[in-house]
Amino acid sequence: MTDNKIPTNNNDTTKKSESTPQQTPHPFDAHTLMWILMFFAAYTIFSGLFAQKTPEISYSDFKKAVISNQVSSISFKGDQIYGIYIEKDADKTKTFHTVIPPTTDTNLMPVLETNKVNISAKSSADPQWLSILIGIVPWLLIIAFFIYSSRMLQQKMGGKDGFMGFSKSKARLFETKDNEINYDDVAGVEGAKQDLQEIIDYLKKPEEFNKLGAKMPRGILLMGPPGTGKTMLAKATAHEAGVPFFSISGSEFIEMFIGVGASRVRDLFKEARDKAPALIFIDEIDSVGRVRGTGLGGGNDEREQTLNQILAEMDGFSVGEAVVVLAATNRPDVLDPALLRPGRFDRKVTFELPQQEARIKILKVHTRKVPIELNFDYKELASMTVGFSGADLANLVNEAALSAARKKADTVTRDDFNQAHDKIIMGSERKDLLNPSERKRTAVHESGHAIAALFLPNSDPLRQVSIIPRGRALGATEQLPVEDRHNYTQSYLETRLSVMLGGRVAEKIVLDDTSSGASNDLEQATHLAKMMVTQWGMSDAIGPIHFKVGSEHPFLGYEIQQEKDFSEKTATTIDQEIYRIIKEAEQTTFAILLQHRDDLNRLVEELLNKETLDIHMIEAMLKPKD
Ligand SMILES: Nc1ncnc2c1ncn2[C@@H]1O[C@H](COP(=O)(O)OP(=O)(O)OP(=O)(O)O)[C@@H](O)[C@H]1O
Ligand SMILES: [Zn+2]
Repeated sequence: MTDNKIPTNNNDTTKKSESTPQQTPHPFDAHTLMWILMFFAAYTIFSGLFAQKTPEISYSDFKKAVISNQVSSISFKGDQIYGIYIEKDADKTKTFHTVIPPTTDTNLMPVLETNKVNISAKSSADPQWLSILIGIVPWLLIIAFFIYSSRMLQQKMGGKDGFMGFSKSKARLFETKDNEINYDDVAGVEGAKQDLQEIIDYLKKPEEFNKLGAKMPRGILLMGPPGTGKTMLAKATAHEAGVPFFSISGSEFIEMFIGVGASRVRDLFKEARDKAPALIFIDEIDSVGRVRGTGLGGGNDEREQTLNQILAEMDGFSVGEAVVVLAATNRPDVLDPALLRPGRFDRKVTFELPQQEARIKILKVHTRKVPIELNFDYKELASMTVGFSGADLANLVNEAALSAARKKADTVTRDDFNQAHDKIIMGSERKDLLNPSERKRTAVHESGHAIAALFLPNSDPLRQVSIIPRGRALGATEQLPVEDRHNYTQSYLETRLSVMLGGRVAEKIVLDDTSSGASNDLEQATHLAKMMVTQWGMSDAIGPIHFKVGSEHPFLGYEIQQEKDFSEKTATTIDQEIYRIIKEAEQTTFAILLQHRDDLNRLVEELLNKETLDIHMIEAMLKPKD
């Protein structure tokens, strides 16, 4: 396959336009200035060193020298005297300098004249000029450093503004002609598109809405997990409406100087008003829009000022100004309620992880420019990618294309997608890492998971088993979750627990010993059992009660600390129930593995031979016995 067929980046339309900041080359930029100042500094230091080469003597020594007729000539310079000795022996220093004491020495001139010293004088302006320069240079250096570093920062962030662009808004501006993303490029977000259609109509013809006195929403909050197309859809909305798109991330407002954020907000809104109708997009609004003045994140004046400025700007829109602000976040729960008040971000559009149909559509969008093999089964690929976001799917297509390119193939095949999938889910293969006994143990462990998954009722279908270490895992047993479950039955969860424990139980049965390799399984199993007991009412001893035990964040998956709302006694019962549920699941696992002990052994042998077995190979292998 030739290189140009492989997209180096599947979202190249976004990337391309974003990486063309309009930079005007500056003939005398910060870089040059920096060098000039460095040169000056060096010069000053060196000339200072040279000046000190003339040895200094005390005023009395100087006078003694004059009286004893050793001085041939002197030169006054301000309060300094530079002099030359009469040459007597060669190795003595010929020059000297001294400082005249502040009190007037009326005796000096007569003494000089009697001893026939040649007198001259220089205006003191010169050294003063020099000392001013010496005083100024460090400051110039400091200022230059700040200009230089801010300039570098801007270049790094793709900013477009010139030399002193501190308070410029920093937003990237996409004029209509630079914005190539349209609604067809964003797949599987039909609901969100419908919600935004009204905004498109308005931005296209604001006069018609104003004429009727219709109040349009000013701010719309796009909420949802990362990589679900919020940024993309915002940009496509500007494209569809044919208006300029100003894009900035909340964190870009804020820098080291107080007040910069607020002034950036002001500039941004001003720029947008000047170009109205226009669309402003603020990504990661939560980085400036967190609840003000509370513990989380600590008090931060700069952030609060920035947020206040955003609020003020949104309140300040007049009826005729057709500027709409879209803001994106994956933490709607931490936003300051003031942001959500009427007239501000009072509309919300929710993005979800794509479901089966949506995943097929997204995959099709991203494979538009990729030569895919004939009769490719998108549906099967979509089934393999439950839980993938749009960005993950884009990445998957790219990895598959890269895999095909490495093989110098002409088309991207099912096999490439399988490899890309495994690489993304579990990290790259690390073939060399296991020693023979570890390999054996891993084979036993994974076979345990696999046998449990194969023979327990209600379990998710097995996809493949592998003992090739990837990322941090030594091996992997993959099941295909039945399409996008939102609801789990108790029996399904119990089976899932048993499968999780399968690895450890198999190690115990076959090797008569367990290992630390099962810690991740145990962690997951414990967590699941805890949810069953405290959240889903699946323990009779506890009953149908829901407890607060630190709820999992819906998008970020970490626990947020919450106060317990149950007694110590209940806590003990919860612990006992978690233990019981896991113990019972373990027994089920023991039973099923012992019952299929021959299959277990055969799977271990086969895994050691072939390293990776997909479900077809496993079924073929186990059939005769079944
Ligand atoms: N619905 C989609 N259709 C097509 N491509 C998508 C979709 N969602 C995401 N992508 C792909 O993922 C990339 C990232 O999406 P985008 O930046 O819009 O996500 P986001 O929701 O803004 O994420 P974040 O919260 O991380 O900023 C896009 O450039 C695109 O390639
Ligand atoms: Zn395991």
